Amino acid sequence: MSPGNRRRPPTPTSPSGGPAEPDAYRRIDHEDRAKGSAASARGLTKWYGEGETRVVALDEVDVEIGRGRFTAIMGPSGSGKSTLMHCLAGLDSVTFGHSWIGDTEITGLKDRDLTRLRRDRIGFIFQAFNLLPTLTALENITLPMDIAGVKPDKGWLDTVIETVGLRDRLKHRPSELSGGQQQRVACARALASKPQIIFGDEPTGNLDSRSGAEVLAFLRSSVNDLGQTIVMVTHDPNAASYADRVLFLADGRVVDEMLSPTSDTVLARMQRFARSAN
Ligand SMILES: Nc1ncnc2c1ncn2[C@@H]1O[C@H](COP(=O)(O)OP(=O)(O)OP(=O)(O)O)[C@@H](O)[C@H]1O
Repeated sequence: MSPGNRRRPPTPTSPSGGPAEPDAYRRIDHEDRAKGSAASARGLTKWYGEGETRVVALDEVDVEIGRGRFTAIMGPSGSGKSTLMHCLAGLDSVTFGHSWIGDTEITGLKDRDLTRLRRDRIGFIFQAFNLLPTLTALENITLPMDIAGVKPDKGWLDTVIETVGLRDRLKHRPSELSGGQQQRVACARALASKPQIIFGDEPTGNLDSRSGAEVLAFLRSSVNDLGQTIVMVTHDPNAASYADRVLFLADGRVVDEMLSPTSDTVLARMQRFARSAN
């Protein structure tokens, strides 16, 4: 049976408990960001479909994402990488289990509170840059805050723009920028509101290797220099080598992890998994 298509009978586990107090996260001391987990999950389970066609995309995953760390999620196609990211980020509902952003349990939050939590505390970078073509680079960077009616912190914005290395391109529209520059604008947009955590789903998947390296170097420096927490789904051992830690998924479970990865060690581990799956 192919990965992710395993079926199993319903378990008696109950869905997540009651919703966390909606405004609880506002009271979390931001000094605390240096400690504990930026995101975590316990028994995270995601089924798609029902009965005979049920797909178990995540199978009781326990995970901790360290603050101020760059974590890569790897695994074969269909192993559940995107589903894990989406469930951790509150973009998708879970079937069973619990997940937290910082100290706030997001499983069980009402839609409105979840939307606000995503807006206030999470940044996203997707494979498609998702920039608005009629806006300049700077306008794209500040758009989410403009929509939320939040005034950007000028000092922070300046730091992000410096780190992203696009100061001389801020008045350009996306069509006047290279793919790598567009993705760096998308990275700056994700960072601008000081999110507690950034989730990237194959952020370099659409880029040539040089542009991909630019974006990865930027993500790395945002962790080193700005203390950002990043979780990135990738297929690419070289991209994973920019991370502090790699989580390996197979069949909807975390099956291994690696600290201080290099392209060669990640590739060797992936090859070993592929051999043992055959
Ligand atoms: N909306 C959906 N409906 C039904 N099944 C789904 C849905 N989304 C994902 N799946 C299934 O869940 C499993 C995990 O999918 P997921 O996209 O998380 O894997 P992945 O590791 O990110 O794969 P890839 O590397 O190919 O993007 C797969 O078997 C997939 O077919």
